[in-house]
Amino acid sequence: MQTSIATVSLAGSLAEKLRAAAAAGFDAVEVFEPDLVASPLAPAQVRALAGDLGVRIALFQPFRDPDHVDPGVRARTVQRLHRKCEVVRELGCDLLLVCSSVHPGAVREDGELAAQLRALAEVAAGHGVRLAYEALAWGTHVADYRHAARVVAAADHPALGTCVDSFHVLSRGDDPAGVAALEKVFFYQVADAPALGMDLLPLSRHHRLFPGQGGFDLAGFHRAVLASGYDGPVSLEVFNDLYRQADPGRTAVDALRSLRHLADLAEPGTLPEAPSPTGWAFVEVAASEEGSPAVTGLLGALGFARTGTHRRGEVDLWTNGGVRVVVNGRPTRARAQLSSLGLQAEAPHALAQRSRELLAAVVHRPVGTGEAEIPSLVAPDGTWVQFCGRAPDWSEDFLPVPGREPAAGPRLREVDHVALPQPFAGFDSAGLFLTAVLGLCGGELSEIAAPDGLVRSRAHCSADGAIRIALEVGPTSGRLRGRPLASGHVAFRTDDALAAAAAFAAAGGEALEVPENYYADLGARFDLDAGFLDRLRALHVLYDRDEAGGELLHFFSRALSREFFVEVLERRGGYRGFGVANTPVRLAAQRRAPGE
Ligand SMILES: O=C(O)c1ccc(O)c(O)c1
Ligand SMILES: [Mg+2]
Repeated sequence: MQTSIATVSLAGSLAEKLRAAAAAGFDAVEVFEPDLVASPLAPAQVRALAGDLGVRIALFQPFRDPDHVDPGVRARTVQRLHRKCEVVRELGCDLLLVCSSVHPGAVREDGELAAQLRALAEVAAGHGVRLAYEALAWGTHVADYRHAARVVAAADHPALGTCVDSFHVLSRGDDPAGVAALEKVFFYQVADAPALGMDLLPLSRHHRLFPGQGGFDLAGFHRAVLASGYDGPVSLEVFNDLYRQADPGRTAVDALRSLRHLADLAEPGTLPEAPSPTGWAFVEVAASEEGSPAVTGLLGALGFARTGTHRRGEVDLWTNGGVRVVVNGRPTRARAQLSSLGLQAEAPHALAQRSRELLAAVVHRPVGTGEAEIPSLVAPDGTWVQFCGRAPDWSEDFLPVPGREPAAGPRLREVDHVALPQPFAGFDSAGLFLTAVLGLCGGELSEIAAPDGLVRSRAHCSADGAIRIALEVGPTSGRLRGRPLASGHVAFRTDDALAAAAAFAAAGGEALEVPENYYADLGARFDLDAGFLDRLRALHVLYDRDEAGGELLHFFSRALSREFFVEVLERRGGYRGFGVANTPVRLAAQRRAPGE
């Protein structure tokens, strides 16, 4: 697969965009006209720079509004085309993208339109340039890829073919099956988009995403394009307001990652298999010297016991039932923060090749003699993801602490999920890491009204649900008002949340206080036994019920820091959600008690 990216997908000057695309490893770029027009580099210099960087310029775009009912305008269009074809040649390429017309003077009769496009193709051919005609979803007369292909066939000129762009096909809800039957595909652009139910032009210009970040079936689309016999570049064209501001180097890495993952989804086996984590080995909390007593105090109140201490000191292992928490006291900036996720995996060392192809290098922590080498990845937010096999056993790095009896109270079963707070611009990037590199499946996006703005959250799960990682992003990058959210947390599953909450309170644990109004509403929404409701209220336990009758009981510790708190939950009757209905109440309560 030849990989390509449109310069419009990246922030910066044209030179910076080319450098970012080349550094990530793209084979080619599409040069977006406004990027060139604003650049101090002459087209020949752009060509030379691309050559030095080792990226090919595959196409120049867009040439707009090619047809017109007014002969005067048409004559101007021909002049414009001559000029732009010269630019195409100076850039060292031979392909110009032509968008279907969007103005009211567009030709609305196919025979005439074909004749006008044929005349333009003849002009282009004189320069050694080919035209790739693209149906924009909001085109005046041509908005459908099949319509564009019919007009191109009728024009019947060797220098005229089509450009298929997944956005314009799938955003309209068109059937992509016909793509496989297209005969003259000169170029293929790919973009994803969220299902926002908005007009297609603003959706296209502001909200496009890289493959896998939105809601389109791009694997099916990709297969259809390949089935047409197309073997040119696969080019990402992602107009997105956040990517326009983001570091182009990081965006380009995400972009290429998404493209390689797409190729693998379309033709499984293109990449080595995903690591398929089978469960949690541990979660690690980094705690500063001041934060450490609060973390260990919280774990103690939750019935954890310190059962191991690391051979090299400063790091302790705390266990309760099937749950292991590593508390890392080595110097850190945060008071307390989830710093590392230990996943149990069948073949951790098979991870390296796939992740390298997905531009996520495997790293190892410095280890002492006799300690387990754990292959790890660093997620975009800096969280380490460590892959623990059966042997060597990572827990043997910890020397047992003798005579420590766990506190009384119900045992915890396992880590249910973790939630990682993301920087405002990092949400989609982190999601792509979890789906492409870790092979998790992204769920529905939840948008939650919090006191200081909208919080977005999405869970990513392994096929069997053993691993669940939620990503959360707070209101805005700068938080116009209010405080940062304390949204990083680990949720432990128990068989009896009420008993766990009672034991936690008895051991001096401080649960996040839930207001009376919440319980009044709960009593109104669900037909709950009065005694049961009273127990929930007394213990600050929240409740949810799904459509199949599954129930969730859960409570939260007070936040230890803005980055860390703990949830304990019980799932009854196959409840699969995360209690999102209760999140606004939790966020408001955390605003009142934000942690240090
Ligand atoms: O929004 C646009 O105008 C535009 C331009 C060029 C494209 O390839 C495209 O898909 C959209
Ligand atoms: Mg396009």
